[in-house]
Amino acid sequence: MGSMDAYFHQAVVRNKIENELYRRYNVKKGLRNEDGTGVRIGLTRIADVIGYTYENEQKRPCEGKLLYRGYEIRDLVKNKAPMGFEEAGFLLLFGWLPTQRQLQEFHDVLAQAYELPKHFMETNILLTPSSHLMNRLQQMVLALFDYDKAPEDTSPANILRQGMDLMAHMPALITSLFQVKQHHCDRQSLTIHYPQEPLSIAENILYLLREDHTYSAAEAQTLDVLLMLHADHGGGNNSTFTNVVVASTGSDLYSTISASIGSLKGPRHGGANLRVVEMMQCIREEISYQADDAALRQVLLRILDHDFYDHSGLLYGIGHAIYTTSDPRAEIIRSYCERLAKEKGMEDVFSFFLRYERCAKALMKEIKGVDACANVDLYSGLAYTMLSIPKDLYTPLFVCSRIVGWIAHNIENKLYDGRIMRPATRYVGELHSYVKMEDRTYEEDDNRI
Ligand SMILES: CC(=O)SCCNC(=O)CCNC(=O)[C@H](O)C(C)(C)COP(=O)(O)OP(=O)(O)OC[C@H]1O[C@@H](n2cnc3c(N)ncnc32)[C@H](O)[C@@H]1OP(=O)(O)O
Ligand SMILES: O=C([O-])CC(=O)C(=O)O
Repeated sequence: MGSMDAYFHQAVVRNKIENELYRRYNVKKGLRNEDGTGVRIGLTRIADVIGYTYENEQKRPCEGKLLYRGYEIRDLVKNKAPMGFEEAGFLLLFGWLPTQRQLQEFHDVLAQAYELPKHFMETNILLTPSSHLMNRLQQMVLALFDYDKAPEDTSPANILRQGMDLMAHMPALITSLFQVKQHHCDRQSLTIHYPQEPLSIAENILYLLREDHTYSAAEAQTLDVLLMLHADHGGGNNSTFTNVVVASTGSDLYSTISASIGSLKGPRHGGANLRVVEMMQCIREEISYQADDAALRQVLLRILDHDFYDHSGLLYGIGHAIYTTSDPRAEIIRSYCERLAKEKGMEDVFSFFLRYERCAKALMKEIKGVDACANVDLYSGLAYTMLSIPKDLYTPLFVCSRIVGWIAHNIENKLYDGRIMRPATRYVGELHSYVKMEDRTYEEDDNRI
């Protein structure tokens, strides 16, 4: 690679695109307007995410709100049915709060598809473990294409059928991928259970994960709430947008869902839940939970300076593209974590997370000049830890839930927009007349080859 590295270095220097050009041609970097708000790419009736208001054409921070089909997430969580995730799933997919009978029917259809197709486990899961479950999960979703009787049918009704099947398969898929990874990579014994039809998605995840099947009602209800909170976040979040972009070409649902999983894996998106706990572990090893705020601030400054943890310069679990003052999901999970911390004797860990949140927010204001809040990923990993859920499953659990939003937006877009997504870029390079191979010479000091 030696010479390629040198060429790459030269290519970076030669092909630089100056920031000024983005302004000159009014190009919306990251599909963002000048004030950081997103460029509108669609209309939706599924969910609304509110993080700021406008006063006199000025963006103003405000408390965050998340609405599923017009219902506030706080109200949905507070009044949830025992199968709250299924209730939220029905609401997002169909548009109204289900009656008891409709919820039962929804559960029954999902339960029929809990088990993976015959021989899928032996052929696809057992033989090729991977060190990263998100990558494997993408592959497994693509592999399920071959077990579908109408994989290429992209009619909205078929997408709903396929989507519900995938949603139902998720607990068995993610837990068995985890068990196999543990068996192959960590030399643990291999135990794989069958999903149970009467159980909810949340209960099945715990049932399948635990060797002795046991979990408490409180644990299942907490996981159910976590799944509810992650189920959708409007049409603009990266993984949902990805789904709609791929679907707009007429591609099949397995391709769109696997693309979304690839997007959600990213540490600036769903993968942040894993980075948060790894980063907190590194901070703890560096300064201990007992360190004062001054020491914590120093480490966070080093993170911002690309000088600690993964050198990305990011304080994981902090900041959001829309929310400013608060992310309602983080607030709800934080309150669950506070309760769980008392029960599990983990108050020191929880209060360290609280201090991280406070110091990180203050630094974001001081150094970056932005109102950043704790996002959903700050406390979700901690909540999973308290439920004894292994780290490998944090982001796959996000998939288990967000798949509902991906399907809902996929269908809505198909029904009412239906146009291939095709934005434009402006060419800002030079124009050249063709140079024959024998005429390609570079000055010695040009340093390009
Ligand atoms: C489910 C989810 O996806 S929730 C988000 C999970 N992701 C994380 O927790 C990762 C950390 N956070 C981030 O990377 C960002 O806050 C994002 C990706 C969530 C949002 O990014 P943006 O919309 O670009 O944020 P915003 O416009 O407020 O950023 C302003 C500046 O602050 C920086 N910034 C934002 N958040 C952070 C952060 N947590 N740590 C360090 N810098 C940050 C941005 O890089 C930007 O800097 P720049 O002007 O020098 O480029
Ligand atoms: O909305 C976003 O950009 C990211 C997010 O919080 C989510 O997808 O849940």
